[in-house]
Amino acid sequence: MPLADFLGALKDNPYFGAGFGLVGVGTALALARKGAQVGMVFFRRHYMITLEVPSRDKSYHWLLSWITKHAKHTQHLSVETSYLQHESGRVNTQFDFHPSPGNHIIWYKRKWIRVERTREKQMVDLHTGTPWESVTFTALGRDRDVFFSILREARELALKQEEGRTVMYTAMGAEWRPFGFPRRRRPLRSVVLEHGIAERIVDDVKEFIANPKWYIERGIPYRRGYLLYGPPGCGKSSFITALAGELGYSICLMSLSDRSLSDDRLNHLLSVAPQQSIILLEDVDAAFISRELLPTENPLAYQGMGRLTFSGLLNALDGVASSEARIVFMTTNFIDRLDPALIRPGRVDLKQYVGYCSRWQLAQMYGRFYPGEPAAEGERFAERALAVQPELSAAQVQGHFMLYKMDPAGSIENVEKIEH
Ligand SMILES: Nc1ncnc2c1ncn2[C@@H]1O[C@H](COP(=O)(O)OP(=O)(O)OP(=O)(O)O)[C@@H](O)[C@H]1O
Repeated sequence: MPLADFLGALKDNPYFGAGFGLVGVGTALALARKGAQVGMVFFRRHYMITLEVPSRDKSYHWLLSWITKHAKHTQHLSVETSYLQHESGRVNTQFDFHPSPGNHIIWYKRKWIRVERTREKQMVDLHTGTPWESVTFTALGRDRDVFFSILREARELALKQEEGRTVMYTAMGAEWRPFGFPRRRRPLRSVVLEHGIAERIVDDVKEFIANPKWYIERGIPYRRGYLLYGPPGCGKSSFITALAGELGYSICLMSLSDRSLSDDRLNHLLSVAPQQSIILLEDVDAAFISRELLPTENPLAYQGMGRLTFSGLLNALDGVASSEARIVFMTTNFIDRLDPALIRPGRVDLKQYVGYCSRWQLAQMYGRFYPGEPAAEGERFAERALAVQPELSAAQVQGHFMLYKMDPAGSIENVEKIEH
């Protein structure tokens, strides 16, 4: 019997007919489900808009804070603990709540937005050891503006939270990560350099930032290099930190003697440094010494301590260019140990010696530390201090004042006790 006839006969059979009826309902249900799925896909594709933000994206943490602010009624939170350091050195612990993994619904600009935070169990960020995460925003409609608006708000919120602080970044693998306690901005006037030096550098940097057109019109890469050199403890790093605060910039701190630093990595890091940041290469002399000082003519000997080569460093510095103002600061205690190629104009445009305290500086420091004291006392301190030790670093002087916090006269009487 042909198969069709056989099925027909079964259908007419009173025992099997009902079964066929059920099969019919089952098929109809399956079809309806399939139809609904297709309909859903169609609906999602045409009437819903989604935005996925992975945790490696810069905006990820901003968005978490934004979600916390807007998902006020969510009861599923996770905590992130951070520390905040005051100028006095006191550390405050701060707890930030973030939406926990799962779904959250937010009412925003007359739209319901579903936010899904997902955490990968299998995949871990090798640099931080934290699991990969992402947040996905889903909204009805096709209007992308809602996402732009969320991103903009999240960024503004983050900037507001950073206001008054200087963010320090350090290189982790192929990217920059904020590290340490967020620092309260150090006021420029708290770093006392020799008369006119701070103004010279601040004016130069500000002028540079304000004139991108000048560089573009001349086809000159929009970057500027600075070298501060001089004995330890005279304020090179403190000044750069205060300058970053003055400009509202962050600092990307990098050690060239890091053994894991290769030419490619340095090149990459310099090109992906966060916007509005100063790249600070401290103690550049520690990584490379001048070819002229090497005992051998073998060029292979002129390698850095790690996998970074000198030519790799020069290339990376030359390659630093972007539409953003790119500011590189280098510091050293030994300028004569640096290869002239490293500090030629174009790589270093402004060199500044930051040396031991002058008489003027000492009097200024005294006045800042003991604001109620007459100016003549500052002069007296400066004169006596220089008579005892002509080469005093600001760090030594500051340390001395700290011992006589409440005793300005004592700091003058005991000037010979300033620590070497
Ligand atoms: N000119 C200055 N005015 C006020 N404080 C200063 C000054 N110079 C140094 N200090 C204080 O001394 C300490 C060390 O200073 P800093 O690290 O800036 O010196 P540096 O020149 O960068 O030293 P190094 O060459 O060892 O890196 C800081 O705590 C800083 O507050």
